[in-house]
Amino acid sequence: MSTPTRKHTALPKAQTLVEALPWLTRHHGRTVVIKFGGNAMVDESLKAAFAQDVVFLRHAGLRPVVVHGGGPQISAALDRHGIVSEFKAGLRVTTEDAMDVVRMVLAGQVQRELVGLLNQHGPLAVGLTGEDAHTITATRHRPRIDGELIDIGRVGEITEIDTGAIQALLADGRIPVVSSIARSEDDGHVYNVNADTAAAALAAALGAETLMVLTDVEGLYEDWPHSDEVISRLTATELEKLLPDLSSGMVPKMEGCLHAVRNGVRTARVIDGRVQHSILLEIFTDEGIGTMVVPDEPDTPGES
Ligand SMILES: Nc1ncnc2c1ncn2[C@@H]1O[C@H](COP(=O)(O)OP(=O)(O)O)[C@@H](O)[C@H]1O
Ligand SMILES: CC(=O)N[C@@H](CCC(=O)OP(=O)(O)O)C(=O)O
Repeated sequence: MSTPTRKHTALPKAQTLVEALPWLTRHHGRTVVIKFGGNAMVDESLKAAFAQDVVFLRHAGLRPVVVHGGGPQISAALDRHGIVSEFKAGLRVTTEDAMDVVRMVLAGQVQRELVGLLNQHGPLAVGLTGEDAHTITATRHRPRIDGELIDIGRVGEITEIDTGAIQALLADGRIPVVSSIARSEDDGHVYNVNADTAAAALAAALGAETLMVLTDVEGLYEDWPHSDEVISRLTATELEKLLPDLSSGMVPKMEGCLHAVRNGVRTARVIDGRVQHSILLEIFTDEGIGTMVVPDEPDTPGES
């Protein structure tokens, strides 16, 4: 006699979980560095959904590390202090006074808020800046514009990463939340570092599986601002060729992705942080959403 089978209403949910199994198996125990951009952080419900996704990854057996930005929040605070925001080569010109505000906003406001949202789900998140335990060390960055080296103040170029504190937190099951401020190797003070650059350097130094950069566009547009055709996948060499034509905020993002995949990170992705649960969507969509950068294919035997 055959056993009657009951129709369980929760079956689609079980199927959804099972669909995620290959991704979760592949990523189990792996480190994922997630950069949350300031422009994607302006909506309360998006921030709460971001925290849920990160905690989900942690409970699913991954080791997420969050690096956050805060460009718009810094600009608003500088404005309140009567300091005009100016960007050169995509980086904020940071005077000594502005540096105090940058540090206050990133470490005292944005980071605290993210730590609070993550910790609504348990004692998981611990905030730190690159200053802590020498996590990020930098020297004064002088970008070149039209062939000339220019001074943009207290903006740092990363010279060294010490992953000790982050590794200890990960080993303890915590979620590190890192603000992009570096200790200075030139003097006793600190430097302002672009958060995409910091996330990429940390991903490489941690030997992360994936770098996910959440921003306020769908990905890398092929012909921005004239079309909204997103490049879904490109290799390191293909990206390198595109870099000179990129503008504004995309420059540090894509340079960061290139650095990551050239230094051991398996994939670097730019995804739309304005979409609710964009991190989980990455898991449940085979091809992923946004733009994925992969290392160059190793030479096939017989090919030059
Ligand atoms: N090729 C491109 N594709 C997509 N966005 C681009 C491109 N070139 C420049 N951008 C600009 O880069 C911005 C994202 O960088 P940014 O403002 O620094 O974001 P975040 O705060 O997330 O770091 C987009 O909103 C867009 O205006
Ligand atoms: C040197 C430099 O430009 N630092 C950035 C740091 C914050 C950041 O990168 O925030 P987003 O990721 O939101 O752009 C700044 O001062 O705006």
